This record gives sequence, C-alpha cells and structure tokens, in this order.
Amino acid sequence: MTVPADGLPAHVTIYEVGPRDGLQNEQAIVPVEVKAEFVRRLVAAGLPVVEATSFVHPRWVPQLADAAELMAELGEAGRHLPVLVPNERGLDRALELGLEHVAIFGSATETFASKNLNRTFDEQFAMFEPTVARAREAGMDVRAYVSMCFGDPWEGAVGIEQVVAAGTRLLDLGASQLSLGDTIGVATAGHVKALVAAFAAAGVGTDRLAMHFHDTYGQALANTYAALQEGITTFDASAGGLGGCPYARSATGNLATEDLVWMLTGLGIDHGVDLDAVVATSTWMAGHLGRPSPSAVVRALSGSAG
Ligand SMILES: CC(C)(COP(=O)([O-])OP(=O)([O-])OC[C@H]1O[C@@H](n2cnc3c(N)ncnc32)[C@H](O)[C@@H]1OP(=O)([O-])[O-])[C@@H](O)C(=O)NCCC(=O)NCCSC(=O)C[C@@](C)(O)CC(=O)[O-]
Repeated sequence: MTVPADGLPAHVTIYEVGPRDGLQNEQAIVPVEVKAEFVRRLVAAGLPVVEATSFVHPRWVPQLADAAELMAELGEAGRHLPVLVPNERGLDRALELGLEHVAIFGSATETFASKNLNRTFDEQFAMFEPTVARAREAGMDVRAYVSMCFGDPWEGAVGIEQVVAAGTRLLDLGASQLSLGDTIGVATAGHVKALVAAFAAAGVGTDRLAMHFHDTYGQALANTYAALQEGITTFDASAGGLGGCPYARSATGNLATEDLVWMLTGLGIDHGVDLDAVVATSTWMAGHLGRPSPSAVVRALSGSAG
C-alpha cells in the first residue's frame, strides 16, 4: 500500500452530494425512479455517505419536491442517508419517515440568508435552534453547512471572522460536523488554509470540519489539496460534477467525485470508492440529463468505464 506523501491523511471520507446538490439545480424534473437508481448506484460504488434529497419547501426547490417519494422508494437502505432540512417542518417530514441523519444549512452572509432561507442572518439561527434540538432528542445526527464562506455574489468578500462566527454558532446548536461551503467557487488555496487555521484558533478542530468546494474557477482540487495539508479528512463532492445552488445563480457544479477520487488515489489516500463504477453512473446520469459531465476525469474515462 502506498503511504500518503507530505504528512497527508491516510484516509478521506467522501460525502457525496450529487443526488441533492447536483439535482436541485436541474431544469428538467428527473423521475423519482431515476433518482433512486442514482442513489443506489452511488452507494454500491462504495461512497460511504450519499446525501439523498432535501425536505425544503417544494415551491422553493421543485426538483426535489418528490423527497418523500424518493425516500419511500429507497426503503430501509434510505434511512441511513442524510437529507437537508431547513426548519421544523422539514424535520417533521424526515421524522415521519424514520430518517436518521439531517443537515441544516446556514449562511455566513445576510443577503444569502434572505435569498436562500427567507430569513435574516440572526433569524436563521432561531429557525435552526429548535430544529436541531428536536432532531438530537430524536437521536438523529445533525450536520451543518455554512454557505458563502469565501465570497458572496451580492456582498463580495466575506471576512474570515464572519464565517467563523456563523460556523461556531451552528456547531454550538448541536451539529456534529460543519461543512464549509464555497458556494460560488471563488476560494483559493491560501484562503482555505487561513479559514481552517481561524477555526482551529476558535477551538474547532479539523475532525469537526468538512470542505464543500464548487469548481467555478477550476480551483476545487487545489483547494482540496490545501485542506488535506491542513488535516481535513471529509470532502463533499458530486458525481460527474453536477450541482449549483438555485438561489446563487453564479454557483456552478461541485467538485466532481471522480476528480477527487483520481487525486486521492494518486496521493495514496484511502477512500474506498470504485472509480469506474462512479464514472459509469455519471455517464448514465448525463444521458438522462441530456448533456455531458463537466468532470475532466469522467470525460477521460467514460469511454472505458462502460
Ligand atoms: C426555509 C424556507 C422553507 C422558508 O420559506 P418561507 O416561505 O419563509 O416559509 P414559512 O416558514 O413562512 O412557511 C410558509 C409555508 O411553507 C410551509 N413550509 C415551510 N417549510 C417547509 C418545508 N421544509 N417543507 C414543506 N413545507 C414547508 C409551511 O408549512 C407554510 O405552509 P402554510 O402554513 O402556508 O400552508 C424556504 O426558504 C426554503 O425551503 N428554502 C430552501 C432553499 C434551498 O433548498 N436551497 C438550496 C439548498 S442550500 C445549498 O445548496 C448550499 C449548500 C448546502 O449546498 C452549501 C453551499 O454550496 O454553500
């Protein structure tokens, strides 16, 4: 077995967001059976965590209005998969189905809290507080996202101290992990290192952090490498590089799972994912969506993966 170079971690957990972050932005509605097959194939490819869908308001994200149907279609296997919930209503819907993992999603900026959640910056925490408390009482695990960590399309630069303040507030509600979202893909490697260091200085270690990169400026892998050097071991990624946020139009696709897997393998970092199986799945999904995957690794390998 190859030993990872440069003191990099020996193992990384890939948190797959394709079925949720990837599909939430698609114009054409993907049939629920196709979504279920997408999730099943990703799980079968060895992805340890697959975020399945969102229990948000169906008018806000019509593409995921079939969240309950999807989870019913997935049956028992779906109960272990995380889903997004913005509020108590979303939590109730997840509880009715016996789900075990939810994720709340906050904003580091005032404008995006308003556009994405219809709440002020402070009101978002008031909405999350009872949601997390009730989820924890029910024995659920709660992840928290914080968006616009590296820049905001309406507010411009976002101060590191502002992100740390928002992130620690979300963790203090009772979340087990905080995913730092580069929602519009403007992060660069030095900024990533500075943000991780600022969280460490605030008492939040790398064991509680995940990174969520979008590839708008082609920096997602460089940013991932910088985060690995800082000791981060959980990375969000989306099969085929699908993704974006419907409430941040300048957001493009997520870091592609295949690009991440290719780099980790080359670095000798264990991830447990079958690259050919993910490439085949993304190629199959691209056929349903009617356009090719933006992932360089999918394009390079899709002829051979079948
Ligand atoms: C938060 C709300 C609901 C507030 O939306 P609101 O309009 O303020 O809702 P409300 O609390 O005023 O309630 C109005 C009505 O909606 C109902 N309602 C309320 N909540 C729900 C629910 N969960 N499910 C179903 N129904 C719901 C509620 O029951 C009520 O019904 P009525 O009494 O009028 O009949 C809305 O803004 C929303 O759904 N936002 C979600 C937006 C979204 O999903 N964005 C994409 C995900 S975030 C992202 O992609 C970024 C991330 C995570 O990937 C990381 C990164 O890249 O940075």
